[in-house]
Amino acid sequence: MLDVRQLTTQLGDQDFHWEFKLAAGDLMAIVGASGLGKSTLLNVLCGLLPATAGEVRWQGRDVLDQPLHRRPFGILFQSHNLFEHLSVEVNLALGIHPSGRLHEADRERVLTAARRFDIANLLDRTPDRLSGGQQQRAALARVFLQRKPVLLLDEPFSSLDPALRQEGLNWVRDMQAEQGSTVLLVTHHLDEMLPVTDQVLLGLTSEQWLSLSTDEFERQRAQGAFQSLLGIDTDASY
Ligand SMILES: Nc1ncnc2c1ncn2[C@@H]1O[C@H](COP(=O)(O)OP(=O)(O)OP(=O)(O)O)[C@@H](O)[C@H]1O
Repeated sequence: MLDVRQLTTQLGDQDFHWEFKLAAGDLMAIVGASGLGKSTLLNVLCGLLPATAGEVRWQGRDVLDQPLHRRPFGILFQSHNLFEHLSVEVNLALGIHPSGRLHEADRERVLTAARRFDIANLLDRTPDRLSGGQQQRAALARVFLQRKPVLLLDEPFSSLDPALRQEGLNWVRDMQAEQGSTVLLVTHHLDEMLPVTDQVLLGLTSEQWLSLSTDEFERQRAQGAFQSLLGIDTDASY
């Protein structure tokens, strides 16, 4: 269980406040208007931004006092996940060891992950010679190798076309199935996500977030709720 209690931070003169629980192995979509703090939440969880108050418990243990590398989170951004001057192979190796230098057994793991994400023929290339979809697959493969139990995905497929977005989502689903990953995913394409989403975290303001099961969210939306909040976010025409 990921248990976020009265988690608070401040950026400039804007206050943020989040509170929700997410069962281990579940997928939560994070939605809401631009600027409410969806990315900020992920950044505070993984330690890229400091919390000013509150608790984040994973499997009962508070993680906010832990250094970044010990936290249970693997993070994936919309772009710039890979080191541009390093080969895909070394980028993946960094998921296993911070130096990127590997023993033979680790090398085998990198190759297995590369095959898994269908990029085994691209290991020698630098990221600038990969398509957008291939770059995100390589970045996912690195997160896969990190074996972190909770994945924080910040619009990881937004820059891709709908078919590749669906493919990216399928890779995430596979990771969930194979590693039991718990997933928090910021999206502007909620309707694409809902079939695989267990829970929705909907920003009303930066200090007020609604946490609903997907069934409850759909029930309330069918009755006309959330329209002004979601606006074009749920529009299927992109
Ligand atoms: N490091 C920072 N320092 C100061 N302000 C920041 C920082 N990061 C984000 N902000 C501000 O915090 C607010 C929330 O930003 P955030 O990126 O979390 O929003 P978001 O909900 O993810 O928006 P979007 O959907 O546009 O990506 C914005 O007003 C943004 O300008």
